[in-house]
Amino acid sequence: MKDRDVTVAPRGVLRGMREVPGDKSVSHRAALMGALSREGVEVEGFAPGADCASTLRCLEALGARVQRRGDRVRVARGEGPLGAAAVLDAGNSGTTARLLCGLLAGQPGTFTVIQGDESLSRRPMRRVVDPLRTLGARIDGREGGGLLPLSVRGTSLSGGVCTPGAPSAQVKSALLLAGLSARGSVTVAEPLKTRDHTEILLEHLGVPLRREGAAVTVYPLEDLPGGTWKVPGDFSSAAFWITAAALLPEGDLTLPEVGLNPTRTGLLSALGRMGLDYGVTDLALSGGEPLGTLQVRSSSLEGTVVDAPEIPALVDELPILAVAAVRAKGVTEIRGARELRFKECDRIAAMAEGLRTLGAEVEEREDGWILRGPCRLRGGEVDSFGDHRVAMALGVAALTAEGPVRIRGAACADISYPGFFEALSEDTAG
Ligand SMILES: O=C(O)C1=C[C@@H](OP(=O)(O)O)[C@@H](O)[C@H](O)C1
Ligand SMILES: C=C(OP(=O)(O)O)C(=O)O
Repeated sequence: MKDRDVTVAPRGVLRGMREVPGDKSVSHRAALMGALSREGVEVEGFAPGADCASTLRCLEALGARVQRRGDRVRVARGEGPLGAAAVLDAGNSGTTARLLCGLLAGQPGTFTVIQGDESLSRRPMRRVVDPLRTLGARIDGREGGGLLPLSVRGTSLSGGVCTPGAPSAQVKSALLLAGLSARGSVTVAEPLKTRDHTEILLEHLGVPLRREGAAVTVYPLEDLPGGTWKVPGDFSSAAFWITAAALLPEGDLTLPEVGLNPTRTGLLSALGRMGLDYGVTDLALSGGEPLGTLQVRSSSLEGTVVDAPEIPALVDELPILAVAAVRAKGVTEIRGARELRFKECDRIAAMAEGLRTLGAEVEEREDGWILRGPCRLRGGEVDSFGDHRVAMALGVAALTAEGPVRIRGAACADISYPGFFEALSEDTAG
């Protein structure tokens, strides 16, 4: 990806309609499930970003049949087993690396090496490797399997009960994918419920599953049934528009067909407490996933407290919530979010630095921030640290600033939302 800097000018008006790209988490899972299905999975609205392209490339390298026409993607295992040996490049995508680890651990006859870019090579893998090893997985790697590259020698896995110490949908999903090809059932009991797209899609495909609170059990299966559906718009991408419309004096934005899975919409709850003026219409289901039209209007926001139990449902929205917080009246405290230090960059440090450069009052804590507002933001130059969510959150902050803001390394928005910065300065009036 060629890097580029982007300058965002302030604006006061944000009206009309904005469609967001298909959900990244759902798209990864649809593709991975397709690779376990002879019949295949076909979706419309496949996420256009580089992360899901990494998943498709890895699956192709494994011998899965991948067909892509615009935003319509079909993945199938075909008649034979997955390829015997391959080097897989997960790029910048934690979801790709971790879910593939689980999927491949239980495929006897395969031997793969999973690698990634510089950022992904720093991110922790032990959280997925250790529980997979308890099922008999043969995974090795740098620092004893703690970091990429990892080697995965597919083998016959046993069933078991896994109790990850921290909530993570990636860990849970890796274990569930491994469980589909294990010799016995696999149960994952999480300390807090995380995004449940894997469970929903498996259920949608007719795969037997047991769910009890934050615990889920899958059973061995020869072949995954196929299916077709439309991927809802990505709530995590909509989050930038929701916040922008709320913060701008003349914000009134309609966002159609946005995924509204309650394990993802924690930002709406947090902003709702802060005074967000919004409504939801046209509720529907697609592929078992709830979606609807969001309407967001300019809002007077006040500070709030976000604590550990709320984090899983808004983990990727914390950078943009920090932007809302410095523009809100009063103090916002975000706690229990240390996990942000292990994303594409250290998001706690990156947002503290970016917002402070623009004049905000931000206190960095080990597990979050204390943010005081309302701060007037000034123009300036900030860094994305190569992290798509940081780049886009600072882009929204820039809309509300008193002068233009230059964002260094803004091309990383392409990881989840190609065209975001172009859209940010477009006139959506309609
Ligand atoms: O399962 C997923 O699709 C994801 C889970 C979350 O990560 P963790 O599992 O590390 O919490 C999230 O931050 C990531 O963007 C996508
Ligand atoms: C953390 C993210 O993704 P991943 O873990 O898949 O790299 C994200 O999209 O914010």
